[in-house]
Amino acid sequence: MNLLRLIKLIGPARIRRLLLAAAGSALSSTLILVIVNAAASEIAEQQRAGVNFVLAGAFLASLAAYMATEGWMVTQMAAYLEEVVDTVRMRLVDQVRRSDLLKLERFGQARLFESVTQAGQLISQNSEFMAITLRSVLSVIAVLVYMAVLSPLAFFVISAVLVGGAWFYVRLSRALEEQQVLLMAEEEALFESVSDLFDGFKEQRLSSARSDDLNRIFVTTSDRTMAQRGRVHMHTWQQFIFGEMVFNLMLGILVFVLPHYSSSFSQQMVKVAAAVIFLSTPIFGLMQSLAVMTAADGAAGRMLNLEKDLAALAEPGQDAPFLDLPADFREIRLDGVEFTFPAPAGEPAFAVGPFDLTLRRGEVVFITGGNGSGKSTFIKLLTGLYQPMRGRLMVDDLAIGPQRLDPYREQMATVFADFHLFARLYGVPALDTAEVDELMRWMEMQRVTRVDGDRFARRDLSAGQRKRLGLVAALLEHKPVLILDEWAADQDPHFRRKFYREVVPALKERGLTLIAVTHDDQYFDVADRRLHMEEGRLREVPLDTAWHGRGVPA
Ligand SMILES: Nc1ncnc2c1ncn2[C@@H]1O[C@H](COP(=O)(O)OP(=O)(O)OP(=O)(O)O)[C@@H](O)[C@H]1O
Repeated sequence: MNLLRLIKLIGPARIRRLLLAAAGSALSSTLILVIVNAAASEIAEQQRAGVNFVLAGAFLASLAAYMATEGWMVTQMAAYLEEVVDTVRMRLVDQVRRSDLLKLERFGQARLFESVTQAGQLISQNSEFMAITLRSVLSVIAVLVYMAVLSPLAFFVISAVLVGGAWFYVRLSRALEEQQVLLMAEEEALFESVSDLFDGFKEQRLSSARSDDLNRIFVTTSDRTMAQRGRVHMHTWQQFIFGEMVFNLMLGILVFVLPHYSSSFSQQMVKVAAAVIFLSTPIFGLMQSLAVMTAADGAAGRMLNLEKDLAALAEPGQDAPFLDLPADFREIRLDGVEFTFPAPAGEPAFAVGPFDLTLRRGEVVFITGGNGSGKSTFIKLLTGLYQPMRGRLMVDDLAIGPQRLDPYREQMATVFADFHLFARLYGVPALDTAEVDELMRWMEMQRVTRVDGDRFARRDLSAGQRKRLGLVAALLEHKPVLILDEWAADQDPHFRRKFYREVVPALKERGLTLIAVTHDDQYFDVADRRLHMEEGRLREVPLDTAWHGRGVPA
């Protein structure tokens, strides 16, 4: 069971304490039954006229012990599990942080997201049920021991009915699980059509045919989900009713069958019947918590298995100590760098390179090329985010192996084509407010938003404005190399001009090495060099070569 794997992480000492508390709770609740039975038989046999204060005192003491141990166990179990879930979640996030980009891209986000957010939540929310399960199992054992003392015959018969009932109950649970899996698939399809509606709201509003089609799919999916949910309800109730039936069956056996097989049983019948009724609390508790825990068990499995799968995404050589790079390096060189995307069998794979190229410090280099020619792939190789399959990256005379990869990446600030505007200015420890204000004014963003502490006050901005904030954040990093992927594509003509005629020259003036992917041929003269990409190959072209966005420059 996955939950047991998770609980093991709590540690042996804490597990021992939890088991002790659960045993205390189960024992004290069984003592309540024993005391009530003893007091009841005293009254039935008219041995005492008044209250038996010893039994009443023992009753109150057991009640207090039960409340104390149960309360402690449930809260501690919740706290320990919260800690364990938190630890696993932190380990997952840490593994993601240090993953290889290409492997992570292929792995996809959905599983990561679910495990880091929802799965952990599901386990935390159900922690009290795990405590209830533990206590219930021990309570059932304690009551059965008490029953064995009262009547060995009743003990064997009731135990046999319980074992048979549990076996059949587990089979019903499996059937229920299968139905729940089918329900999840239906709900996913329903979710997809709802998100289609929200994400494509504008498009469906503009076309009644599209809107009707979308609605038709939604109605069909919704009907199927409703029918499947009905089947899940039916199985849930079958299971519940079966549980009740087993209970009533046990009472029936006690009253109608056992007296015929043992003459002495009749004297103990009332006490045994009370014990069976008393069993209902832990057994129904178990039934209820097992139903909930199936989902929590699945969530624990997903979290723990993800850890193993993420280990395969790790970038090699991350554990070795880093080797520094000289702060005053003169050039970055690509020596025969080649890279091919993995492709399914029979499918053509996209390959880039070999790249043999030197980028000198302080240069402004523009990279041009058609859609899909490999510019972004080249940028990922240049930034060390993709690893060359052949050839190597060099900084001056130093090869960038695994131990220099992180220090190498540290040299670069980027605004990718699909860049993410972070909620905070992460990685900029001491913000110079004068510099921030100056950059915001330079990007003409001072009237749109401001930097509040270490975050932009607003992020609900247009694509061009977000890119400007991305550039502010990149410049605040003070890295020697700035890489921009189609940064100016979202800018209006005024700011595009300002970017090429004012910002780029000023950045060059500051000594920054600027590598920019661009299609803006009227500003090519701003660059020191221009490299053109075609079908994964780069070649240097003169700056005055015209290019109109298609094919080889003329
Ligand atoms: N993660 C990936 N897995 C497989 N193939 C990929 C992946 N990313 C890109 N490709 C393929 O690599 C090729 C080049 O993509 P790339 O994004 O480098 O082009 P680009 O020149 O930047 O294009 P654009 O100007 O449209 O942004 C494309 O044919 C694309 O299908």
